[in-house]
Amino acid sequence: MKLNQKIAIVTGASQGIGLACAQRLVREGARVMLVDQKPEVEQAAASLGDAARFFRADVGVKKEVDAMVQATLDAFGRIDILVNNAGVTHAADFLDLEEDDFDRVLRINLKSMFLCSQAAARDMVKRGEGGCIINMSSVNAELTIPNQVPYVVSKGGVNQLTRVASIALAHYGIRVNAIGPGTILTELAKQAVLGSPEARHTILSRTPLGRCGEPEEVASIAAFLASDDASYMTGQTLYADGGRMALNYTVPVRD
Ligand SMILES: NC(=O)C1=CN([C@@H]2O[C@H](COP(=O)(O)OP(=O)(O)OC[C@H]3O[C@@H](n4cnc5c(N)ncnc54)[C@H](OP(=O)(O)O)[C@@H]3O)[C@@H](O)[C@H]2O)C=CC1
Ligand SMILES: C[C@H](O)[C@@H]1OC(=O)[C@H](O)[C@@H]1O
Repeated sequence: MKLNQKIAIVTGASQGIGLACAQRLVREGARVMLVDQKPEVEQAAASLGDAARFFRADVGVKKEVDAMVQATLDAFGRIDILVNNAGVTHAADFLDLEEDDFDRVLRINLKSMFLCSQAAARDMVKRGEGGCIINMSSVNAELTIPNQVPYVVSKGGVNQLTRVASIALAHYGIRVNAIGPGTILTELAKQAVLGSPEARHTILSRTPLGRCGEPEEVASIAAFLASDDASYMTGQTLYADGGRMALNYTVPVRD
């Protein structure tokens, strides 16, 4: 139990990677505030028992982020760990992409992580006992999907936000790292890139381990980064993508 009595916030925690992170942090002894914009977050928290609470918020809105932090302090008295996980995508060709769709993805995927990090870090600094922030980036911070412009742009920004926040907060003992998953079997990926056998084949043909990842395989990295086992790590993005996709190289797909 590496996180005994630590208090964590996990955003986008109703499902997918966020729920897997909340489940793993609870297993490691943490108490967790599950945050999501939709009502299913209540059921997700209930499934984790007394170690979990829930709060509904759009994490791209400062007023709601501030309320989320206050609700966590009211419920648990402190914040030790923040997992910035909430994210969305929007598919459109570059020439057709609407400004509002670009703005929405950047607000949710990038600005939210700044807002949540700033609000949580202010409490951590006040308490003077350090803390840990984990941002959910993506392999697409470095690779690209042509019809997912705001998504790949937002994830590149997440890597830089991770670096700049790690420098700004190091003095206070607050570590800031990111995780860059590859294609993980969740609703987001099923809608965005696994919608057809051809799309799945394309992704697997450039994934040396030959399979998509499971949310739990990302959650285990979050548990590591949140623990003292990562006490000398900050400003880093750890990729869990089944192997780095090499140009002009494919692997036999094992169906
Ligand atoms: N799955 C994958 O292949 C990969 C995912 N990632 C990243 O991992 C993170 C989680 O992805 P994944 O679990 O797949 O996604 P899911 O869509 O399965 O889960 C994301 C959750 O976040 C919620 N959410 C969306 N917008 C907001 C908001 N403004 N405020 C609060 N909650 C919100 C979603 O609600 P709603 O359903 O209403 O949108 C949903 O419950 C994302 O940041 C994603 O970019 C990175 C690499 C790979
Ligand atoms: C939405 C993306 O397409 C999805 O999330 C990621 O970052 C993965 O690379 C998947 O492609």
